Amino acid sequence: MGELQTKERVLSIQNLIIKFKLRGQVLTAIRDISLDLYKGKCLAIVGESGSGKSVLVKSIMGLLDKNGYIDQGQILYQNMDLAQFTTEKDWLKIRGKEIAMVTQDPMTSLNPLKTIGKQIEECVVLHQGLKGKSAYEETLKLLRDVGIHDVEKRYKQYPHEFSGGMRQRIVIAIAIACNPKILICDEPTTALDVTIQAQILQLLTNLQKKYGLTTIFITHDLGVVAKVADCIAVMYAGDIIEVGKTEEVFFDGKHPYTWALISSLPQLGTKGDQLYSIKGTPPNLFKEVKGDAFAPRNQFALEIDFVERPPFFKVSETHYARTWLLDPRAPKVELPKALQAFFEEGRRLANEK
Ligand SMILES: Nc1ncnc2c1ncn2[C@@H]1O[C@H](COP(=O)(O)OP(=O)(O)OP(=O)(O)O)[C@@H](O)[C@H]1O
Repeated sequence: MGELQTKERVLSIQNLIIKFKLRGQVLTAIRDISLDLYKGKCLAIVGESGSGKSVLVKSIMGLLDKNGYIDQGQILYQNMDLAQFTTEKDWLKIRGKEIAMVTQDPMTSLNPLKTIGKQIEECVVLHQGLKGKSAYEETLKLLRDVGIHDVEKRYKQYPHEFSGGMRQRIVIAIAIACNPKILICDEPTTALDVTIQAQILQLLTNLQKKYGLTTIFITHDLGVVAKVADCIAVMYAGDIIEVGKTEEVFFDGKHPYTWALISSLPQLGTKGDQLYSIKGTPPNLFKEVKGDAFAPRNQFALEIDFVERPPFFKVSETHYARTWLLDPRAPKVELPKALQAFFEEGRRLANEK
């Protein structure tokens, strides 16, 4: 992908299909996804609940629920195909060490019976090979790096002595202590209040730069994405329907589902215009999805949308969207006014930069 292609590709997902067996039926949660991750960049995966964001990242870490399996495809990482891994022993070479994850609820990742200092230090010893005083010093440095003050005192405290935002900082410190190449953040700020959310996002951005981390940021909140991501992948019903640089998707989105997501941003709500709202529900993933999965909810749907899955149309070297509206034969559609104004304003600001 042009400019991005010159960057080093850290992980490459190819034609991935993931299924779950449930009560004698099969649900297809990921439907033939391909996606590349570039070194030092932050990729945000956005989409509504149930679109497959968590399943996708869990498959990269070997954390799929027991009834789930990779039906087809590859997850290429450092000359390995993670999709072929079958044993926990295989995954232990990757999980934490190469690819680490920060989730929504920090308490699930912390041991309530151990001081937070010890928990971070264990990772420093195991993954960085440090011992004694140098491991201790490195732990204090990590605590400072994630914005915790009074580190000698805090080292000796237990998780319950910290606020939700502080606990999330500690989980991030543990993740970084393992020196991972890729950090996956699965809705890391959803449970926090707005000011703390902003601080954690800022912290993640700073750490990404400082450690040259490659990050995947999962969220259903497109507003969060603009602040942290270099690239955005939009997911709908187990498929990626649009991918591009943040400003390309945000200010020049091409898929009607992307438009719907952007239209639901509070910034557009204040314009007092008739908003383009998404009616209906996503398709039943137990059944085969025909055509563009969004078609039944899409006011701009064409006949072909109900029949054939759209290919990825190229918008720019870095921007691709799966919508028949990009076919040269498709009719021109008029965007809702509020959305049009949002796009124009965004592009104007981007040009001024
Ligand atoms: N263990 C499981 N068994 C059966 N179906 C599952 C299982 N885990 C996930 N799914 C299904 O896979 C689909 C994708 O779920 P996933 O959790 O990845 O969505 P998501 O986009 O992360 O949503 P959210 O934002 O709510 O976390 C959903 O239809 C979900 O019901």
